[in-house]
Amino acid sequence: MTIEVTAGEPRLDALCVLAGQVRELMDAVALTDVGEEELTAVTGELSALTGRLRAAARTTPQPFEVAPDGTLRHLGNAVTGAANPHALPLAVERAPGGGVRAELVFRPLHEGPPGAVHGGISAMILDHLLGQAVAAAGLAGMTGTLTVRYRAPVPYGTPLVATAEHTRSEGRKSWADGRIALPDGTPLAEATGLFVTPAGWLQRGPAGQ
Ligand SMILES: CCCCCCCCCC(=O)SCCNC(=O)CCNC(=O)[C@H](O)C(C)(C)COP(=O)(O)OP(=O)(O)OC[C@H]1O[C@@H](n2cnc3c(N)ncnc32)[C@H](O)[C@@H]1OP(=O)(O)O
Repeated sequence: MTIEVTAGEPRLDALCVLAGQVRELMDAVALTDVGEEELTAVTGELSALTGRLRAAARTTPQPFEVAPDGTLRHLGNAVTGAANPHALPLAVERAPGGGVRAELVFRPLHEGPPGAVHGGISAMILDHLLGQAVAAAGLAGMTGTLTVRYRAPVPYGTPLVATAEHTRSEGRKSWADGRIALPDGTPLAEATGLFVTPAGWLQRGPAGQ
């Protein structure tokens, strides 16, 4: 299962490109040292651009859906959504040995403690990856509990690998383990989580189909 990072439809592709540009903007805002006058000028231009986008607006993000080729697509997702400026976006794929994996590089705007990634950001990535590991096993669910052990500061600006695998299930409850690690496998943050499949999803699936 791969969450697509492009939409495959011209308007949605354009939206994903826009979201990517907004990510660049967010990085620039987090790191800029330009003077007050320039900050005020840029704020004015951005206010005008915000108004243009709101000329035709949805009330909810791009939906969770099953694409024509059967892959899950959630362009509005906060972790994987290519149309969501908040998302890295994380491109999750099936791991060769089972489970799921994603390569990622955090950015300075993800900072929590000085020089390292905020623990809540790491937990969000792990929550999602564990959830996808459970979904990849055919048992999609909502997070019931998530426990994270922070073993070492997670750096930004350097390639990392996140992996997760479904470990067991009992009825509608499924468990998964995962970690964010250096490319050599050294774990930085490890997580275990319990996911509960809502009863309604057993009949209709998570996208309501
Ligand atoms: C599809 C693709 C997915 C892609 C990855 C997405 C990853 C992102 C995951 C998320 O971030 S989800 C958002 C965060 N989680 C939530 O918002 C969940 C909010 N809670 C709920 O919606 C419900 O409480 C929940 C679906 C988790 C459970 O409601 P149910 O009404 O189905 O549970 P029920 O009360 O029937 O209990 C069923 C079993 O689960 C257990 N359980 C329920 N909630 C639990 C919980 N929170 N912790 C531990 N166990 C829990 C409960 O004890 C019971 O165990 P037993 O069968 O052994 O008796």
